[in-house]
Amino acid sequence: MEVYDELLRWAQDRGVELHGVAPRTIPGRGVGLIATKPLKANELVMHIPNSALRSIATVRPRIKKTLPEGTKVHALLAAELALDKPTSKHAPWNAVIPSRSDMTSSLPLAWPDPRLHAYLPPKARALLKQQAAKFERDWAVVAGSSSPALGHLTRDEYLYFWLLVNTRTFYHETPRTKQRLPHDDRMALQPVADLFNHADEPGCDVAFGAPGGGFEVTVGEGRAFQPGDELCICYGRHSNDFLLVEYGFVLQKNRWDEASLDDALLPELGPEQREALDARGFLGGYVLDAETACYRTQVALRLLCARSVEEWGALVDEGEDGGDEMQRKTDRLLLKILKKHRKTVQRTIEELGALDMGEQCQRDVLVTRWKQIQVLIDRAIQRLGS
Ligand SMILES: C[S@@+](CC[C@H](N)C(=O)[O-])C[C@H]1O[C@@H](n2cnc3c(N)ncnc32)[C@H](O)[C@@H]1O
Repeated sequence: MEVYDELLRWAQDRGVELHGVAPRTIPGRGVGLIATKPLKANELVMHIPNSALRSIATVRPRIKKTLPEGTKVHALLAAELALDKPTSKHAPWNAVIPSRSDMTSSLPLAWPDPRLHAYLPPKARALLKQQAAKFERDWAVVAGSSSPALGHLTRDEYLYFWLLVNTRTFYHETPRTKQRLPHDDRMALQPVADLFNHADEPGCDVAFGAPGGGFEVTVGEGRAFQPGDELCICYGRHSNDFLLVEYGFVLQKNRWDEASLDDALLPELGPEQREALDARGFLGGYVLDAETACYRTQVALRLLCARSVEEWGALVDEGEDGGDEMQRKTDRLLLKILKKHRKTVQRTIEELGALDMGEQCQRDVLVTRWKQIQVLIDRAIQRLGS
């Protein structure tokens, strides 16, 4: 961990304060931050001054000048990282960031064999499509730049830095960024604080607006840590489909997890039913979580159970659920649909087992993800069948 000692010295020279936390290798998660002393609720574990952030304000003017007005902060930060020299003032951070092969192994957008994308669950595929569109937008700007240095970058090189920014930035919420930037582009990198791994229940809270600027990380309300415990923050209330696409991992236990039911439900609908759902804004977006199928799913199921589109329309307009008899009918139908869907999921898992494209770790994460979806389906089948 010598490179991390060097990183901490470098960060401390820039005013970063660490209180009772230190980096350690955490199996299956790269490096994370662990407690080095007992820590109690609300205790300050990290203070980061503004001067230790890499944000739009620290991107070299030369880079900003060569890229058009309105270029996303994400694109600018990625260009800045790509042009960092080995002797740069950020060398201690460059020495610890994940390698290109770490990124291409874990992040679907960088998987060398894109045929594997077809095996992502539908929600993850949709998220990947949106992410790819954002990347292509930024790459088009950088590739079209008149700067010879940026002109030499290949798409794959730029993709690596773009994904580094994507997986390691904080939402940089200040009065200035709130006024000037859209929410998803208020990005800032912070070497050291970017070592916090994610948990669905935050162990620590991150707050911008600390005295003197910058941000602070404190132990969460009601939480406490013993030496050796890992401290995590929550990147957001994300499902495992989202975590896989945006960060390249899935949690074993994730209270925010959910599975899309679009592939199961949409094929059950006829053209008139699709049109009726679309007209009222209820076509697609059906999800199942650990407790229940969502309200949109219930609305679509009621259409499939109603005697006519008109009967269903009256229910929706009145905000009614149709009573106990309707609930029994929709539960029976959902049970049937889920049993059928379970078989499709099982076939996908078996197909993945027989596949030899991509890397083993990529096929493994896909199998893990589909099995998690199967567990959500099984729980719902059990609830509905009892
Ligand atoms: C902000 S970095 C956290 C530090 C990182 N572990 C490292 O070694 O530099 C985010 C990346 O850490 C990994 N990560 C974060 N939380 C994780 C978790 N709960 N399980 C597995 N990997 C995780 C993922 O690779 C993610 O893209």
